[in-house]
This record gives sequence, C-alpha cells and structure tokens, in this order.
Amino acid sequence: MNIETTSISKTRADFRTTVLAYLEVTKPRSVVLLVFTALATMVVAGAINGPISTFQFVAAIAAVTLACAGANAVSCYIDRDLDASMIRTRKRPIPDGRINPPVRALYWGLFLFVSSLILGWTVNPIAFACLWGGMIGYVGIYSLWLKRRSSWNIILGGFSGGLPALFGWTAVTGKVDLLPLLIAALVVLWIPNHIWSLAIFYRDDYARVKVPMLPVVCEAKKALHCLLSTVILMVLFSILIYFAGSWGTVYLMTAILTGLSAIGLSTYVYLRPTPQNAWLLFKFSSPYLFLLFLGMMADAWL
Ligand code: HEM
Ligand SMILES: CC(C)=CCC/C(C)=C/CC/C(C)=C/COP(=O)(O)OP(=O)(O)O
Repeated sequence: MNIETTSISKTRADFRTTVLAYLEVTKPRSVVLLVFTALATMVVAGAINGPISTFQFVAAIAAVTLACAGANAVSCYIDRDLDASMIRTRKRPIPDGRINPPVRALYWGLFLFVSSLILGWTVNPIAFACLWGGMIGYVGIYSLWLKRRSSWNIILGGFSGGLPALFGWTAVTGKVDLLPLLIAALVVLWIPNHIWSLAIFYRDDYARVKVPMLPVVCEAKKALHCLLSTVILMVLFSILIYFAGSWGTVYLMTAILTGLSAIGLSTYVYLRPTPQNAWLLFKFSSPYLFLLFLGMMADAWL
C-alpha cells in the first residue's frame, strides 16, 4: 500500500512540475501586461466605436494571450543556449531540464500560436495580421536576427511589443487608426527604459553571452544618457496621446504623475548609476505602463 501511495503522489508531483514548467516557459508575467495593453485598447475602442459581442471579446483576449505566450515559448527555445549561460535565466524550464527534449517548448509555442491564429481569424483579418506581426517581429526580427547582433536590437525589434495594443483596437474596430498607432508607439518607446535598466543590472551577464545590449557595448554614461532621453520622449509621447484622443482628466493626470516619477527615477539613476538603482527603474517600468493603460481604461469607462 505504501509503495502504491508513494508512486501516486510522485506521479502527481511530476505532473504538477510539468504543467508549471509549460506555463513558466511562456513568460507569464510579461504576457499579463502585454494582454492588459490589448484589453485597455479594446475598452477604449469599444467606448468610441461601440462594444463587440461577448464571443468576439473572449476570442480576442484568448487569441492575444495565446499569441504572446506562444511567441515567448518559441523565444525560450531559440535562446536556450543563452538561457543556460546567463545567471538570470539558467533556472528556466529548458536549461534546468524540466522541459526535455527542448524542442517540446518549440512545439508548445507553435501550438499556442496556431491556436491564437484560429481564434484571431474569427475576430477579423486586421487583428489576425497583428498576431502575425507580433510573432514575426519578436521571434523573427528580435530573437533570431537582431538580439545577438545589434545593440539596437530592442529598437528595431521592439515594435512587436506594441502589437498587442494595436491588436486590441483592431479587434473592436476592424481597422487601424492614428490613436491606436500612437498608443502602440508609446509601448515601443517604453521598451528601452524597460530593458536597458535591466541590462545595466545584468551587464556582466549579457556581456558574458555576448548579447550586445546597449549598456553592454557602450560606456555607462552614454547608455544612461540614451535611457534618460527615451524616458523623456516616452513621457512627452504619453501626454501627446492625451491631445490625440478624447480623454478625460484621469488619463492626463496619470500620464503627468507617472511621467514625472519616471523622469525623476531615471534622472536619479543617471546621477547615481548603481546596479541597484537600475534594478529599481526596471521594476518601476511595468507598473508605470500598467497605470498608464489603466488611466486610459478609466477615462473610457467614466
Ligand atoms: C523587445 C521587447 C522586450 C524585451 C527585449 C523585453 C525583455 C524583458 C526581460 C529581459 C525581462 C526580464 C525577464 C526575467 O528575467 O524574468 C522582462 C520582463 C518583463 N517584461 Fe519585457 N521585454 C520586452 C517587451 C515587453 C513588453 C512590450 C511588455 C508589456 C507590454 C513587457 C512586459 C514585461 C513584464 C511585465 C516583465 C516582468 C517584469 C518584472 O518582473 O517586474 N516586456 N522583459
Ligand atoms: C502579438 C504578439 C505575438 C506580440 C508579441 C509580444 C511579445 C511576446 C513581446 C516580447 C516581450 C518580452 C518579454 C521579451 C523578452 O525579451 P528576451 O527574449 O530578450 O528576454 P529574456 O532574455 O528574458 O529571454
């Protein structure tokens, strides 16, 4: 009896470990914020163009979630050699053997992405195209082509990060307008401070695996100067968006308050460029973007 009970509990534990590994390989924290940007633009577009059916809403949210998750899982397969070598990533499911053989992560990512395309097609062709654009941009242009070759990898490959926001708008309206393009561009402008702050903290890690993130290939002051410049541009852009849409005061106040915080923190990191301060800026970057998009949703609701 004991042996049987032990083997059942071991099987259950192994199953749980496997399920969690296939969840972790999709980088769920990033998927949550990526999907939130899509949800926010769906709410804003719905307030302007009229709401969509519950089925379309659920299909759209499911599609963008599966697409981002799938793209991340494929990226983990592509970067499995880097992940095994970097301190920050070596405990991920592929390097630590929880997904073995590694190709299973590729199949899992492609399965998720194809599932997203099927759902995306039921929404509309433009939204469907956004899913393709995100996958090609992140996996093709960033992960496969630029990440290991260019210090401008996140600038040229970063547009994929704005596509979930664009997807949300097109899922509701079936077309691309200036406002969603500006909102998507805001996400793209957010990416440098999001990743360069992290790259300053993990500078040695990136240098060891020869990933030419800007803070690795240029001296610290220049990287910090670029980072601060992109933050100022991002904040100005977030306020420009206020004038491009029919927003209320909630979004404007959010953009101003979070923007001043972002500039203040980035200036502090510029003046005191310790790894700990850079890490603080990295951890601030996601709540910043979340609050901005929450402000957009609040104004659409109110
Ligand atoms: C080319 C574009 C991007 C690059 C290179 C990038 C890179 C990274 C890296 C290296 C991490 C740390 C992962 C870890 O160590 O666990 C990270 C975390 C994260 N990323 Fe990005 N990212 C990009 C775009 C985005 C976008 C567009 C979003 C959402 C709109 C996003 C949301 C997040 C979130 C929420 C986290 C977790 C943050 C935390 O732990 O506090 N990322 N990203
Ligand atoms: C519509 C659609 C599919 C859009 C794609 C959006 C998307 C998945 C953007 C990537 C976000 C992200 C967490 C990148 C990690 O970069 P990295 O691989 O350099 O991070 P790492 O070093 O932690 O692996």
